[in-house]
Amino acid sequence: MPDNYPGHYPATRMRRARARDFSRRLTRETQLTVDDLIYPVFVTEGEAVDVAAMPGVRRHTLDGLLREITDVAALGIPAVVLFPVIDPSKKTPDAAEAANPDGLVPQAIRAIKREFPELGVMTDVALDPYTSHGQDGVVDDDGYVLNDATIDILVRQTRAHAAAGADIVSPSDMMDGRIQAMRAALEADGHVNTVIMSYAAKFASSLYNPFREAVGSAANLGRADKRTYQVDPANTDEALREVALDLKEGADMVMVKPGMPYLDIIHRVKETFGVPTFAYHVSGEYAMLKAAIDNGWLDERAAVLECLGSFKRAGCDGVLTYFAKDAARWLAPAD
Ligand SMILES: NCc1[nH]cc(CCC(=O)O)c1CC(=O)O
Ligand SMILES: [Mg+2]
Repeated sequence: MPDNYPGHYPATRMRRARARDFSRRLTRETQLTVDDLIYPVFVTEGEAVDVAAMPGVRRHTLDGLLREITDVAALGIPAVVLFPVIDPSKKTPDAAEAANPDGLVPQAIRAIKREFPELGVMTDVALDPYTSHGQDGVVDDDGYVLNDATIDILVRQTRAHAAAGADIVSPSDMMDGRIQAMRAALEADGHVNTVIMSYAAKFASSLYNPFREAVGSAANLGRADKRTYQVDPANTDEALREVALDLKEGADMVMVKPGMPYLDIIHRVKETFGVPTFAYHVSGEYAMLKAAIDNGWLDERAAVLECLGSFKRAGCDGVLTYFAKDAARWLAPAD
């Protein structure tokens, strides 16, 4: 035992501080609050429909979205992130609709900002909801996603979102160099305070399937995968290089995705860079928890708060989660 060890049994009893609620509260090292939450919402051009693999999650019409946002704002959640469900007839190989300044996402941003100017509105910069092949970029004849040609469209999409009033643009595509191009475009357009939250360390995960159903890209993607651009789940140094590059290019905040299976990455990112760090508690993680909860195998409130709390312990500043509304309700001070 090292000399500086502050005593041992019976002088040290770890259970002493745990014995009463007041001292458990005093010694708690990290805490999840409503200020840590970002709520992902799906908005559709078609009918409102529930997402089968995500009980409690809907694709909202614009009207339904505003009702949903009313709840979100009342709960004090700081920000939402928008995901579009585009009419299949508008999907093309080049995802042209992604850059439409009057498309679904710009319309949704304007509608939200009109009624809730204080709420943070974040958008997903990526082409997969708009491509006929379901990839996050334009592809060559072999189906390979082309980096630089994709960036051109991402930049136009970024400009459309910022012009509509997005507070945070959040590229989830994993092309190399996109942050630099987006930052330059935002500066050129005078959007100097538009935040870039980069999906810097985004892994080629199997846990996105319910999301792909939700935005309607699953069928387009078919049996193809995203391993030529998303990071191999086996890698950790590579994830750190991705973060370093995005910060150098002008990202304000970085994200690790998925969440709980990647707490080690979150921890390394926060320790290494000390920048605002977020995690995406993704659709598959939500589906796993919900399935167990709905079977009565887990207690919802306890399990969800413990899982979300793990992000804070790992070093996150906040978390994108489909549980944000529930968590905000549970964390609200009793009145
Ligand atoms: N640009 C795509 C995108 N943006 C957010 C998610 C997943 C989010 C979730 O699973 O909840 C994905 C899916 C993917 O990369 O295939
Ligand atoms: Mg990168």
